[in-house]
Amino acid sequence: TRSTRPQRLLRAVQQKAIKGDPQSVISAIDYFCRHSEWAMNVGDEKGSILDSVVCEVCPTTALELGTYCGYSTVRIARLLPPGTKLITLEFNPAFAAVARQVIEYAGLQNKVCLVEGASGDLIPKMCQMFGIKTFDFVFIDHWKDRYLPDIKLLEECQLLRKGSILLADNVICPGTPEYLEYVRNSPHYESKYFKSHLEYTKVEDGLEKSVFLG
Ligand SMILES: O=C(NC/C=C/[C@H]1OC[C@H](O)[C@@H]1O)c1cc([N+](=O)[O-])cc(O)c1O
Ligand SMILES: [Mg+2]
Repeated sequence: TRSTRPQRLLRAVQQKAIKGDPQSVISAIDYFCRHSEWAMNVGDEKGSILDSVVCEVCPTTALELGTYCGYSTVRIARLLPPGTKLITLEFNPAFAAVARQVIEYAGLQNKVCLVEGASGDLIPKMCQMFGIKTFDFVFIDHWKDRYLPDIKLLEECQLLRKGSILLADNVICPGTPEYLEYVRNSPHYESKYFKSHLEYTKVEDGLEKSVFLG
């Protein structure tokens, strides 16, 4: 049977990137998506904004919702100091299988914990599974209709603290209107929009950075 797009993306990494070199894995995926097949990675333009926020926050605990092929997982994990862990949640087993290989190819498997399952089921288990009290940083890039319910769940599970940073992809395209309305109007968040473009295109999109105020 025909290979899947994530499998072809992984093959491009294995053929073009240097094992153990995260930047070459990132570049190989961006090249594949620009010149062979578009894929829903956060991409290089929004990825640079992601990098700058991660460097500013210097998180000791970080969570990613929606791993897909592991592109943003590699972007985040490559910036984390030793001893810190990025937990990434992925619902789709086929995506998770590819992501594990991409993360390993980048040599970042010791900084990443990929958990397969639905974010709505896994978020309440973060404390018991990892002993995590609160997350310093959360990158949100999974199903767009799950953004709002899942941050409300993070609040309910007391997994956010004063100063926790949420960074959400695709707030314009495909769009997350209910999420945007909530973080921009809630007294519990201070929100800021970073205008950019949908990965590998000229279509407008952007990232919303929201600080939890407690
Ligand atoms: O659906 C998107 N992301 C959510 C991914 C959903 C699927 O991957 C993770 C989840 O388990 C599900 O199987 C998306 C879609 C577009 N797009 O242009 O359609 C662009 C993006 O950056 C996106 O993150
Ligand atoms: Mg996205």
